[in-house]
Amino acid sequence: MILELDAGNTRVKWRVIDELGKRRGGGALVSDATAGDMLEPLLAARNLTAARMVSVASPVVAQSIGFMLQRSFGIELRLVAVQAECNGLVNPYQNVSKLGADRWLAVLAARKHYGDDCLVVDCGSATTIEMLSAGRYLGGVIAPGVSLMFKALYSDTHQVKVLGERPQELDAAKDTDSAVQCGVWGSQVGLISYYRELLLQRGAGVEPRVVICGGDASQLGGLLPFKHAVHEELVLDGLAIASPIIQSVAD
Ligand SMILES: Nc1ncnc2c1ncn2[C@@H]1O[C@H](COP(=O)(O)OP(=O)(O)O)[C@@H](O)[C@H]1O
Ligand SMILES: CC(C)(COP(=O)(O)O)[C@@H](O)C(=O)NCCC(=O)O
Ligand SMILES: [K+]
Repeated sequence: MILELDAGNTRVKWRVIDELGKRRGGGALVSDATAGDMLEPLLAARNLTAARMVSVASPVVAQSIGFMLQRSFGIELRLVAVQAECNGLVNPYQNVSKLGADRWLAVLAARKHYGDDCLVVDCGSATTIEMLSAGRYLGGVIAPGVSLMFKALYSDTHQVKVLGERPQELDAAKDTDSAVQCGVWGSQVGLISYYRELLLQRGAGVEPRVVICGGDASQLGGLLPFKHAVHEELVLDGLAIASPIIQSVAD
């Protein structure tokens, strides 16, 4: 059994797959130094033989999981890092190591599952949007995610103390709660729509597949006015593709 982990800034998503790649369970944990302790009882009796992880969170998260796996299962946690190139996909960053490894894996997995023209959206702590056109990774954008947008207004305004809820539809609002909800969710929809249009132009009219992952993917998907696929474990799927594993937390 292989343990796969995707540590974002809010949560660690994990799953166990068998040697044939079939999913045998998984879940999510809070992304902090307690992650290893939280995970340990969930892995008992799973007969783990390997573990690989992508992390954009604080190194303490990978350390806590790495130490636990070494101590309790005798397994070395291997961290998958971003690459300059993989399977013909070229990292577009000037400094390739600065691209978030989760973004890289999401694009690799999207290309495998959905083809060469994709808009890849990850709605997590941050909302990231990647543009893939004719198999070329053009780059992407980073914006605050839904929860961060709510938190920013909550903490830095006096009269706007609103959290949570997604509106049924995006319309002109007549109370503060709805105004914030439509503004926050609408800005995400607007951003994604803008980059979908841009990708359509860049691809000379080829309709891109829109693929969404991340904790807010299904909620956000419900507001998008175009066809899309919600693919919850897109980043985890990328681990097996990028799998040349180049760094260990023990290093
Ligand atoms: N059970 C949950 N715990 C925390 N956040 C959740 C949960 N379910 C949905 N969310 C939403 O998902 C977001 C985190 O998504 P996720 O993809 O896990 O982010 P990250 O990869 O940055 O850790 C949160 O900001 C929140 O809006
Ligand atoms: C953009 C991110 C913060 C997204 O993280 P997440 O929302 O998954 O927690 C992460 O991919 C990151 O730290 N990237 C490094 C900067 C970059 O990609 O340019
Ligand atoms: K993200």
